[in-house]
Amino acid sequence: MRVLGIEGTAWCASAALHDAETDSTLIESDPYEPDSGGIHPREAAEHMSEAVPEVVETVLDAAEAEYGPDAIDAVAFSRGPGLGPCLRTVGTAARSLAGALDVPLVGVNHMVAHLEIGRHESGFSNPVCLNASGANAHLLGYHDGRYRVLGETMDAGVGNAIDKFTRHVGWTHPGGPKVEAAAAEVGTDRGSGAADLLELPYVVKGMDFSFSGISSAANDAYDAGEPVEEICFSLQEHVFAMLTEVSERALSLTGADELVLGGGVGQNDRLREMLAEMCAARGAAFHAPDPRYLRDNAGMIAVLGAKMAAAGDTIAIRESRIDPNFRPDEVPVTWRDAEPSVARLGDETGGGSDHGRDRRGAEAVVEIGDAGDSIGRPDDAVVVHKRRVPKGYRHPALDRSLRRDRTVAEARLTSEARRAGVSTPLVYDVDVPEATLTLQYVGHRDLAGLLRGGEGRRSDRADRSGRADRADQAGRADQADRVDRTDRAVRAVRAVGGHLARLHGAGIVHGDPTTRNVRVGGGERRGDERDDGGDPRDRTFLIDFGLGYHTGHVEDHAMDLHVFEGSVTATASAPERLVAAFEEGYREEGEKEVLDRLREVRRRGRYR
Ligand SMILES: C[C@@H](O)[C@H](NC(=O)OP(=O)(O)OC[C@H]1O[C@@H](n2cnc3c(N)ncnc32)[C@H](O)[C@@H]1O)C(=O)O
Ligand SMILES: [Fe+2]
Repeated sequence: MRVLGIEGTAWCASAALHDAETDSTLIESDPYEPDSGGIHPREAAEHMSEAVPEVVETVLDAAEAEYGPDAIDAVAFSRGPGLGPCLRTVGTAARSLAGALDVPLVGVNHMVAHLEIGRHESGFSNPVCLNASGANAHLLGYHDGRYRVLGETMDAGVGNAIDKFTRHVGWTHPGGPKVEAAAAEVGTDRGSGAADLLELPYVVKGMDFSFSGISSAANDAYDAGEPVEEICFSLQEHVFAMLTEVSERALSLTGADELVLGGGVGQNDRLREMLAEMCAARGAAFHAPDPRYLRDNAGMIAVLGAKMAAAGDTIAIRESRIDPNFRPDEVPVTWRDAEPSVARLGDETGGGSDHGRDRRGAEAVVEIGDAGDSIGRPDDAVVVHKRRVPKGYRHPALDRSLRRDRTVAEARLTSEARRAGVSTPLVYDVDVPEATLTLQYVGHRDLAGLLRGGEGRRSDRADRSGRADRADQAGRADQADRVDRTDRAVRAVRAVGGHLARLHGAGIVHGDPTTRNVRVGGGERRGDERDDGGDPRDRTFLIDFGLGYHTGHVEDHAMDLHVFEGSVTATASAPERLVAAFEEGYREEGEKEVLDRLREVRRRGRYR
């Protein structure tokens, strides 16, 4: 199978020939380079109409010289997302070429192509994918026939966020490489002599993130006379730490142990260094494709086009309309069949019941305390020590302030939420310099484990603390788990809905309400806890308020719901019933306005 691919979503007019038998790819590109500022859509479209036919002709000539007149088996093109006028030029070129050669046409989603090229090159079976491109930024994972969006930018794409600053400074597109060069002058020695860091907004919500604040803050810093190199350095440190953090959270949520990078910003050495370091620290494999496959190029379109064509996934000319807002999760993944979800099954990921002494989450290590730890506390309390460990990938000043702020927020909000009637652990101790909390042990496993249906196992915590009756209880709870896990999951998500409604009623958002941060089952009710009259095995706790904050904004409340639903739909089988139960639980105690806003958040295309 030999496929001619055409790309031209925004700035890069490109054609490529991919030979699937030999896995070789020839790419011919002609970038649009504005004289000043960013991409001008009209100029970009003009560039495409001149350059696309030229690059196509070059590749076609080369193909026919090597393979003869039947060189091409299919023509693949970028259908979207991208700038409408540019896409139309590409679409027209692809249709007429497919017609002239009398071969099938393949419509490729540009974003899926950005991630599939990494999977293709690395040979990873089921990675989490970080797309760091100009107009987009998202985390994707394969689940149930689609690439699900695990997390994404709430406003600008990562490249655009950086380019917004470089435009302000008067540098031309693309700004990314210029920021990288300027930042390198400050140095990336993050050891004892780490370069100073300007404080900039750092916004992550679960696996979603926002760049609008940081672009403006960088512009303001420039206007205030801060040296441009220092701003570039600080901008990179913040933006890439955010991307690395959400990637780690996605690995943790799904239990995946492979990460691939895609998109033009992926050419940045500092981003690759951070991702590689994060993956190494958690024992995950990392792959960043060759730069010629990271920036926009037709090679990735031809490679995915060949996989799609081989699967019979071609389109009729009359159905080949371009789509400027084409989202990656709209694409039926025809070229990977009957594969397991990126969300791994079973206990080995730590998503099931607790069977080890230490559990490593995305940002903290949680150690279950010894019996001796209970001194000075109610004598039936089992405790956990939760320590936010330093992350070697991020700048030490940023690392310190994130760990400190989140520890303080978690201690405060966990208690405030509890007073608002939300089931949360008791906070026994806070050690801010060590970023460590001592908390009541709650629940029996996390909701992620319950949704995945991981085999329950006897908890060994009770054995260690010498309470055989607890171990028996835990064993029986596990058995009951197996009986009707789905019903339990439905009851649990409904309870989460109620918890979030009460939390929001108290003017607090959780900030990261993923299925990992819900603990279910086990634990007797204590005197000061809300008694909902139900079975203790159905008890549902919210934990990890480190990203929480006070807010009365409907939008912030709706984001909490969006994050929770995202974590359910990306990992559970048949998530519809769960989402419905969750919203029902919320509706009973919460504001209708928030649910209405949730629909809006879901509906609106969030890329600009
Ligand atoms: C829809 C499509 O047109 C769009 N493509 C796109 O934006 O081109 P891409 O090649 O994936 O990414 C370009 C971005 O990548 C940035 N970039 C390139 N080299 C960089 C570097 N060394 N450091 C940081 N950013 C870099 C550029 O500044 C620019 O913002 C997309 O994928 O979102
Ligand atoms: Fe791109």
